[in-house]
Amino acid sequence: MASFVIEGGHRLSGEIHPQGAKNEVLQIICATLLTAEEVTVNNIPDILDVNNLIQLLREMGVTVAKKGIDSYSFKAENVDLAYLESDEFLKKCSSLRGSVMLIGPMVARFGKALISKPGGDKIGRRRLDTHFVGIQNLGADFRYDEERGIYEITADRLQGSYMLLDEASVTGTANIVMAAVLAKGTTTIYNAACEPYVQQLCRLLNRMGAKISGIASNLLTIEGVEELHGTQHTVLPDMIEVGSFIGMAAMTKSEITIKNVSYENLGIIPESFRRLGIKLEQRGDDIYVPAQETYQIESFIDGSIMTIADATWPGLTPDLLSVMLVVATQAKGSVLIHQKMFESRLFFVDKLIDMGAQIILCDPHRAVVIGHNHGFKLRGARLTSPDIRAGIALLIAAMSAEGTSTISNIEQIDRGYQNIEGRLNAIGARITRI
Ligand SMILES: CC(=O)N[C@H]1[C@@H](OP(=O)(O)OP(=O)(O)OC[C@H]2O[C@@H](n3ccc(=O)[nH]c3=O)[C@H](O)[C@@H]2O)O[C@H](CO)[C@@H](O)[C@@H]1O
Ligand SMILES: C=C(OP(=O)(O)O)C(=O)O
Repeated sequence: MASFVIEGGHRLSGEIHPQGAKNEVLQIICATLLTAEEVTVNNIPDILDVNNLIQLLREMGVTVAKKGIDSYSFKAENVDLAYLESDEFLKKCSSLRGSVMLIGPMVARFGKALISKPGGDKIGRRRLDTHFVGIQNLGADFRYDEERGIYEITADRLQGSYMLLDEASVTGTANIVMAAVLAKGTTTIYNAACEPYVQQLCRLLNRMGAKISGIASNLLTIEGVEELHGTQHTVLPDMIEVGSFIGMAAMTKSEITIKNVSYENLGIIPESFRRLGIKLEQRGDDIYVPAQETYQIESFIDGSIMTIADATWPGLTPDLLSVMLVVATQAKGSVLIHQKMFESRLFFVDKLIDMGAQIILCDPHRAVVIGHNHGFKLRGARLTSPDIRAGIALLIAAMSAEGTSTISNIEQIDRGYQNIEGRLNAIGARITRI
């Protein structure tokens, strides 16, 4: 298990480029299974979750070629269906949340998919009902093999249908869309998730020959087609990384420019940081964050304490609440952070309390943060990263703290952030990997 040693108290300065979006690329790579032709994908981040998924596709028989520093082509001409039944394949799926999105393309194109319980962050219950019910609505049979702990989904030819999802699941919507594009007839998905990740997937599929309308809304209509073709796709910048950098700049009183952020696809993220009092400017497609000695959390118009809560898109993504919580510890004022979607994502606040932050964990979903207004610095500490976003939040805390901190289990951070210490050290951080 690797660790980061972080010398706190150094300001950052300069430009930083966000990587390609992890949660988009996981969908896009799975979608390449829907055609026997070549699909080239650009701006792929070099991170653990993505590299593991690419390797999984290789082992499934997909021809994967590295075309450039961040470009790969995928040609799923000969997929080894027998390998998909092997314990080795199933074990690998279980360490990767993104693997759940192999189901839709596999059932649609090959009539069969097997999958073990997918991995990913341990941040509370993460049910898959929406995925399975949706694919069942398209006519697939679904069986859970309790002994092997695997799901087996089979279908002859999927049949389009109307469905109202019980929740706007991001990966669930992606899975159902990927299954429906090759189904017979028309599928309508109401209460579909519409994060930029899903929008980008739908745009890719349309370029491959699919007929999807309603993109960016929660009502998708998909007219099934006989087959899909090869194309090219460029992944958007990672909006969670962009938000993480905004928070990092504020906490360390740094002046930075985040380059080529695809501002129009950031939704409510910039405004949510502004509500914490952080100044930021859109400059073309960059975000400029000036050095700020202090930032004051807004109140609601009636004067009551601000709540920052997650919601399905176009609401605030839950993946940035851990960062916003950390940033609030040095703000002027108080805020209630309400993580509605996940049950175990706020427990890392205990570590921040050890570092000197003033936080009351009200229950597993809600924490009140009383900011220090930079009057009292967090203390360096020995920390461990419980999940990817708590990991980056703790890194931000350590970068702003007095003294040296150690964060262990940084594989969690590596799942989603490319060469994070190299990129941050280039603009002034002092982070060593040991
Ligand atoms: C690989 C990937 O893309 N992971 C993202 C994806 O996970 P994933 O697709 O697994 O998450 P889901 O959208 O299915 O749901 C996330 C959680 O929110 C709950 N829920 C969801 C929708 C809803 O309307 N109400 C509700 O309560 C679910 O029960 C679940 O506990 O979306 C999550 C929610 O944005 C993000 O945190 C993850 O980073
Ligand atoms: C929860 C996340 O990832 P995953 O869904 O892959 O666990 C995340 O990206 O914040």
